[in-house]
Amino acid sequence: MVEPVASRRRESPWPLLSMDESLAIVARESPVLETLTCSTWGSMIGHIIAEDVHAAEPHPAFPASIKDGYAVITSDGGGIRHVVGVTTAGHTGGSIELQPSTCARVSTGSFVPLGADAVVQVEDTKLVEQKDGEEISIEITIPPTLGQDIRPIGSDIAQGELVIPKGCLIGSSEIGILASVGRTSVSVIRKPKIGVLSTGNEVVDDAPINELPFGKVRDSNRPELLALFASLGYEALNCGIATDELADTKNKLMAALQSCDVIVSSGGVSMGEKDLLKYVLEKELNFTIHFGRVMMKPGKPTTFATGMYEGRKKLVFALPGNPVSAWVTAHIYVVPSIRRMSGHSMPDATILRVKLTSDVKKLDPRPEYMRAWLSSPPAGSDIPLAVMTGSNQMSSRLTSTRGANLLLKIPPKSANVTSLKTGDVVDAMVIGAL
Ligand SMILES: Nc1nc2c(c(=O)[nH]1)N[C@H]1C(S)=C(S)[C@@H](COP(=O)(O)OP(=O)(O)OC[C@H]3O[C@@H](n4cnc5c(N)ncnc54)[C@H](O)[C@@H]3O)O[C@H]1N2
Ligand code: MOO
Repeated sequence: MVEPVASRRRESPWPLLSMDESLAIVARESPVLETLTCSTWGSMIGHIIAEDVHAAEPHPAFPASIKDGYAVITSDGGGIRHVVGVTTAGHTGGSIELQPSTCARVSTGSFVPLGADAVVQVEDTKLVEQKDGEEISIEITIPPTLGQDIRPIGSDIAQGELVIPKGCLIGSSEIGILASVGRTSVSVIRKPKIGVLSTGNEVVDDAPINELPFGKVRDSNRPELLALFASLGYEALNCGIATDELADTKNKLMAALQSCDVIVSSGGVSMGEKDLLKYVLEKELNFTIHFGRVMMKPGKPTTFATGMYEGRKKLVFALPGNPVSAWVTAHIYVVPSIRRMSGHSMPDATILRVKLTSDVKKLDPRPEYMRAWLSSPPAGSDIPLAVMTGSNQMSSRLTSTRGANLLLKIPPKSANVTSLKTGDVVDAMVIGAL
């Protein structure tokens, strides 16, 4: 039973963890998922590869010309050559064999005929004789050197070479490498499927403009979080809105747990009488709540739980409902966790040192994550600038996230430092394209 409101606690029972403690717990509780086989290029993208890929064949598989020109014998030096044949890219025959004083016309990427040991580019030749438009003989104006403009067998990729090590993120270049060595199917680490759930009787998702019922708010957290995970290459499932009823919260959570590895909810985790998430997770679903409050701004009621559901470990990030808090805590906690589960060896955001372009007049007792975007260093400096998305950084003001690609790590107030000034240097998490 949820306790009656009059006898509710007037202080949170949840210890206020430090950022470091809470992040270490999430890292510890985020397991690397199992492997699966991907057999199409599209399905491989964004996965961490789970095997070393070696080239079974050399590349190129034949001596290939680097230039459009003539395959020649170096010891012939410069001077006149008879054009005895032609090989073009894709030519499969090896029938031509050069004899002294002869040459064969070759094009970039084509097979260099037997007997030839150099290629002379067409720019270093002159036409000497032709018949009906076909070359009979040419003159080499610059004597070739041995091996000039020929890619020997295996010079790009040697047979047996490790071309993609286990643990590498598969992107477009890796797809190209796999294609070049003929691998159409590889073993990868599965990426977690993420369920996104909103909570609260006030949250609606179908009110037309100018018809929002009094006391209601439009659901912005769910579309925004779904978009965040999708933009990072994860499958994210819309799990709807749970009302502030215990049964509905439990049912929506159970439905989400059934099909997802990670649940990201927003709202219902603070001190309100309808803040049911922690109760349902702990008492109804038998999950372990690892933390329920963190010393950070925004995001103080951030809650993290794990538990077994139908034989599999599930992670639940119950984020605060305030829109900025949900977005910021998703970047700080959920993104590194799902990257870790997907096998990334460096799942955390890149940290840059940046220079403030405005004052922070009053530091908070909690470390604060302010939204900003990166700007090039001014002339004479090598530290990039951080331009804040606005002076109003309240956790309800979602427009303070617009365009942000940095989360500035503003230190907490201390006995000596109570404010920051323009030009001060702080750490910043990179959270978007630069
Ligand atoms: N007595 C206390 N009250 C509050 C505390 C506290 O320590 N003691 N902490 C405050 C902080 S910090 C935050 S953050 C919020 C978080 O509370 P909840 O996670 O329980 O979130 P809700 O109360 O459900 O909602 C907060 C706020 O956000 C709006 N909201 C919720 N969901 C959505 C959504 N999907 N889309 C858009 N907006 C949403 C909701 O309407 C509220 O305005 O608690 C403080 N209170
Ligand atoms: O910590 Mo709450 O997330 O400030 O708004």
